[in-house]
Amino acid sequence: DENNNQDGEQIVIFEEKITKVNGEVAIKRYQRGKFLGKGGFAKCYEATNLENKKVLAAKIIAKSSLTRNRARQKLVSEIKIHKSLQNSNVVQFEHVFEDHENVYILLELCCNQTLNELIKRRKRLTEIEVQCYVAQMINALKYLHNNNVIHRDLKLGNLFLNKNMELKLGDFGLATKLEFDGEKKRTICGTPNYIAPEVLDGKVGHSFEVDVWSLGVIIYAMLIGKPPFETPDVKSTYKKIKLNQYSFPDQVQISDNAKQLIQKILVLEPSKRPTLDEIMAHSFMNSGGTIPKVLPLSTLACPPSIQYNKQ
Ligand SMILES: CC[C@@H]1C(=O)N(C)c2cnc(-c3ccc[nH]3)nc2N1C1CCCC1
Repeated sequence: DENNNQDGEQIVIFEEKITKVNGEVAIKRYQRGKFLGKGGFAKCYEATNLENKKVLAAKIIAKSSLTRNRARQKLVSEIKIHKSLQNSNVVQFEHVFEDHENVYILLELCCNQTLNELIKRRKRLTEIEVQCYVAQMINALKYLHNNNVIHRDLKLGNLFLNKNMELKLGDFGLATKLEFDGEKKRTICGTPNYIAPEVLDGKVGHSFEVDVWSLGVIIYAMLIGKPPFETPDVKSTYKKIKLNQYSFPDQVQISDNAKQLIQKILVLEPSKRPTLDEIMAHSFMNSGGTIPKVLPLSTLACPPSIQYNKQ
């Protein structure tokens, strides 16, 4: 019947009531699709805009779950920052609205999920694929940092892949915007495996360099198959980070260029880490020879737009 689809599943519509300046009420309707998973306080679904048939990813947060002020502030900050961003390697923020029960955040659908699932399936990536993903991450981070935004929670699970396997940086729940040059942040946040030592230190402030540190952790994780400081418990992970204790397992062969780049990035002193431009210019990012006329299949994992940039 009209409330169930052909598989007998109940059809759920959520709608946005818009009161126009002339007092007229317009209604935008979205049909809820398959469940995508949970993300923090949110239940996530595919959502089809019934007007233009565009399929989006919807983060639906029950207002009842936002009792603590910290959670509310985090959501307001996430929306404020993400809404202001527009870049080919940043998840596109489509729309946000609320009704009595929920807050609805509509985002770009990334149907190849995240680098986390990709690494779980593949064990580890080839150096050419890693070069391609790193180039896209650097594009996103340069855009963010030029807009005085620090992401602060860079990790495999926040690096989404769209249908063309293009990388899209998402989840701005821990992001922050610096209000003046030289401003330092002090609040502790981030995901244990990827968190920079100066954030753990808590005494000194932190800034853009925390994203560069996390990028180093991500490069290691993509090439080796797991993050460098991973241990069974968070406390010993923090200890290893503060002591800068990590190694390259003999079982996994990676090039000297790759090792050198990781060692250059994972340094305790933030000011001693390379800039994003220096990482882009590093021999690892330009090794594997110049792109031959006939592209080997593996580079096809890298969308054409990136390949030509490299030339
Ligand atoms: C909507 C939340 C989050 C997200 O932020 N985006 C952009 C996203 C896009 N496509 C997808 C997606 C499309 C097909 C599978 N997942 N998922 C996204 N997620 C996932 C949902 C569950 C946990 C994080």
